Amino acid sequence: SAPNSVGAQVDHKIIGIDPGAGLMKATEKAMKDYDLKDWELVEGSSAAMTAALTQAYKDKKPIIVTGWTPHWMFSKFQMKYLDDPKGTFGKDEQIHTIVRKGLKEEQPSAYAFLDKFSWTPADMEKVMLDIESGKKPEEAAAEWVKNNEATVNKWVEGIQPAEGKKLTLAYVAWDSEIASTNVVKTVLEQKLKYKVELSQVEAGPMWVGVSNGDVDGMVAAWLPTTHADYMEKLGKDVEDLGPNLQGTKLGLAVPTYMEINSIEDLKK
Ligand SMILES: C[SH](C)CC(=O)O
Repeated sequence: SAPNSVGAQVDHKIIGIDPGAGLMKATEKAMKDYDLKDWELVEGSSAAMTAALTQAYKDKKPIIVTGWTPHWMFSKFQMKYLDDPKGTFGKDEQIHTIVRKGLKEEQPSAYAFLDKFSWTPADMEKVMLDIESGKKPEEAAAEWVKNNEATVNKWVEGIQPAEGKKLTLAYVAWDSEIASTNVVKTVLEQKLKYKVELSQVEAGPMWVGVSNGDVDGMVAAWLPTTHADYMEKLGKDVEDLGPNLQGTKLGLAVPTYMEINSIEDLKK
C-alpha cells in the first residue's frame, strides 16, 4: 500500500481483544471479506486494547480497534465505526442471560430475578464510565443500584430473599460485562441476600462452566451472531433467559480525527 496509507500509518495492525471473543472471529472474517491480506489482528485483552486506544488518542495518533456498543470509548473519546458495506459485523444484537439447567428448581429466587434483569445501553454505559473514571466495579454497581431504586425494585418485586445461599456467576473481563455482572451481584446480595461469587474467565470457559453446572449463570452472552458458535455447541445444555440488553453493535472503530470512514478504505 502507498507509504502514507492508513495501513502504513498503523503498521497494518488492528488492535483486538481476547481471542475467544466473538468480536475477534467477526474481525477475522471481515479481514477475509475485505481482502485485508497484509493486515494483522493483534490479540490481547479488552484492557490492553483500551490502554492502546487511550495512549494513541492522547497523542492524536491513528489507531484501529475492535469496538463494541455499549462501550465508554464512544463517550470518552470522539470515535466512529468504520462502515461495513458487506455487513460482516451483523446488525443490532442483544446480550442474553444464560443459566445452568436446574437453577429454576434449586434457586428459584435467583432464577426469577435473572429472568427479569434487563436494562438499557445508557444504564450500562453509566456504570462503565464510572469504572473507567476510577471507581471500583462493585462501587460503581452499588451506586447505580442506589440511584435506580425503581428499576431494581421492579426486578425483585415479589421474589423471596434467599438468606445466605451461595451463587456463582461467570463473566469475561469485557468492560461491558464487568459493569453488568457487578450490578447483578449487587442486587442478588443486597435485595435477595445471596452470597455471590464472581468467576472471571475467558469466553469459552464461561459458556462451558454454565453448561456443566460449575457456575449458576452469566449475563454475558452476545447473540444471535457473536456467540453463535458457543450457542451451537452448548445451547442444549444451558437455559437461555433471553435478552438483558437490546441494541448492541460490533465493528472496527477509529478516532474521528482519522479520515477513513469504511473498512473498504483500509485496502488502499
Ligand atoms: C467484545 S464483545 C463484549 C463480546 C464478544 O465479542 O464475544
